[in-house]
Amino acid sequence: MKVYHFDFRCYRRRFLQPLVTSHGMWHSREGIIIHLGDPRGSYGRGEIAPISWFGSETLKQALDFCCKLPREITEEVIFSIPDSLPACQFAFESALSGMGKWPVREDSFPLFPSSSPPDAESLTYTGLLPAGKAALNQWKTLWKRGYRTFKWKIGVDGTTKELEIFELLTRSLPPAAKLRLDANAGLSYEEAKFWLEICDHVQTNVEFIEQPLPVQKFSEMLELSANFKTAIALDESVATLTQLQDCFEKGWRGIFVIKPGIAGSPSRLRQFCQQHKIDAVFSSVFETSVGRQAALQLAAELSRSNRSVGFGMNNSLESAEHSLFKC
Ligand SMILES: O=C(O)CCC(=O)c1ccccc1C(=O)O
Ligand SMILES: [Mg+2]
Repeated sequence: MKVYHFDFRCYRRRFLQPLVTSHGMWHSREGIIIHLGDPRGSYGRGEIAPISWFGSETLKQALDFCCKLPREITEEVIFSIPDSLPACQFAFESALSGMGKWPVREDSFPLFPSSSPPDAESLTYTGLLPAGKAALNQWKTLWKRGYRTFKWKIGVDGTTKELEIFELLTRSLPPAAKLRLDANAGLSYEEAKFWLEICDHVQTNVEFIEQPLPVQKFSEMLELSANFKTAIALDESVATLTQLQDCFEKGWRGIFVIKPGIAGSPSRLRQFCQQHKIDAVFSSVFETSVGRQAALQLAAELSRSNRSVGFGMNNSLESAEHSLFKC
């Protein structure tokens, strides 16, 4: 049985602009970078980047887990991390599968790579627009950088105001553009119907509305998905693999947003996606380059060719310096 030396560090980095969603404002990203090393000097790294308001464990739960682990661990330990710690499952498994793929270095705990590997070329990326009317200018900048699909947060302000902006936005977007609307569970049933109705009749290609209703309103979303042309993508409802399996069993055959960073075991996620051939859209959890690389690798394997991935906001993070500290 192989034994790995385990170590970890915390990080915290501020968003250049706070992220505004229907859940409120999000100012900084905190997480844990883990390190597994073997006696030959090979090592692998992984990232624990929880979002507890979205359905993963809290950072404190993840930290407690790391603090209680011994410094020498086996694969058995990694594959028995409980489903209640999905962000930890992702980090440890991806560190294990990345073993030996990193250059051997002297120091046992290297900092973030000075140059991160290029993002997977086989993928296309969705650009994340800021909430509110800032989106009206921002899409042009993203368009110039090559983005053709945009994601805009709704359910943040009043429906009337958002519909006004939506109208301006859809009138200015070129015909080749696609738009995703992310309500982050912030709409009422009536508002969701209203948005779907409008999207069904607008010129712009609205690819889908993401998580219009709260997680408990599964049957309503199932019904809405049957009654409108505009597709619905579940996101908060399928934050973890356990939830994803549950929604699939309950009959969801629409789009599933998958955030590998909090979904849980990547090997079980891969198996589920391949077995059921689900329509998956992969998305970031605003992780650092460590988690991003592992998540994009899964996305490249499992995305359908017509679905761009939601990893568009990397440059809104203060990315140059994110120090690691003992926690
Ligand atoms: O990185 C991206 O472009 C999209 C990621 C995104 O929107 C998101 C990131 C973290 C938490 C929740 C969400 C969401 O989709 O609601
Ligand atoms: Mg979402």
